[in-house]
Amino acid sequence: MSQATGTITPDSVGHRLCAACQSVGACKLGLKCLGLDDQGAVDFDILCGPQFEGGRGVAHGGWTAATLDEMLGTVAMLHQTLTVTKSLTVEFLKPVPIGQTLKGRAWNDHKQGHRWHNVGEIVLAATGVVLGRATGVFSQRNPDHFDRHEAWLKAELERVSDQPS
Ligand SMILES: CCCCC/C=C\C/C=C\C/C=C\C/C=C\CCCC(=O)SCCNC(=O)CCNC(=O)[C@H](O)C(C)(C)COP(=O)(O)OP(=O)(O)OC[C@H]1O[C@@H](n2cnc3c(N)ncnc32)[C@H](O)[C@@H]1OP(=O)(O)O
Repeated sequence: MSQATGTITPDSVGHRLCAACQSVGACKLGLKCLGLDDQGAVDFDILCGPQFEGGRGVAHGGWTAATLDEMLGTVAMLHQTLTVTKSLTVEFLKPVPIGQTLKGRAWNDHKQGHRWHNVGEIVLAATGVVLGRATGVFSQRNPDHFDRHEAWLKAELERVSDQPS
């Protein structure tokens, strides 16, 4: 699969920020990427803020899933490959406390053609207990991914608007 040439440079926060976070210059989920370790895994400092509180004192599951998605998605990026999530399986092992320092680690398990099979975990920093884990498949994306999406969406909406109501 073809890919845009050139080096993928992380933002000042250690990874590439998504579009919604670029204006604030920080990951709104509370992730800080520490980069690749000597085994090629990506390490993170994480803090789940009160805006993501679900049950009393603990994170909404959507925060945990989104955070693991971001962590696993960063693996290929730091290896100079842009991907999108094709599938993500999350295990919610223990409630994730709000406002406690967390650590994250994500890595590639294996590759299958243009698909990266990645794994990651969120742990309570104070004790190292694993709170959440995910496996996911990340497909290397073509340079025209978003153009293609816009063209597809336009055609899809036109197809419906052409139909008699
Ligand atoms: C929100 C997007 C954020 C993405 C990150 C990008 C930029 C941010 C910058 C920096 C951030 C850096 C690091 C952080 C990393 C990750 C953060 C989170 C990552 C995500 O959270 S990312 C959002 C969620 N994830 C999606 O949103 C994927 C939607 N899912 C698809 O896009 C396809 O499903 C795909 C590519 C997964 C298939 O993967 P595949 O391996 O099976 O590929 P294959 O080639 O076989 O295509 C099979 C069928 O998908 C069609 N297809 C492919 N590309 C298309 C396109 N652009 N437009 C329209 N159709 C498309 C083909 O035409 C074919 O359709 P058909 O079967 O009908 O022929």
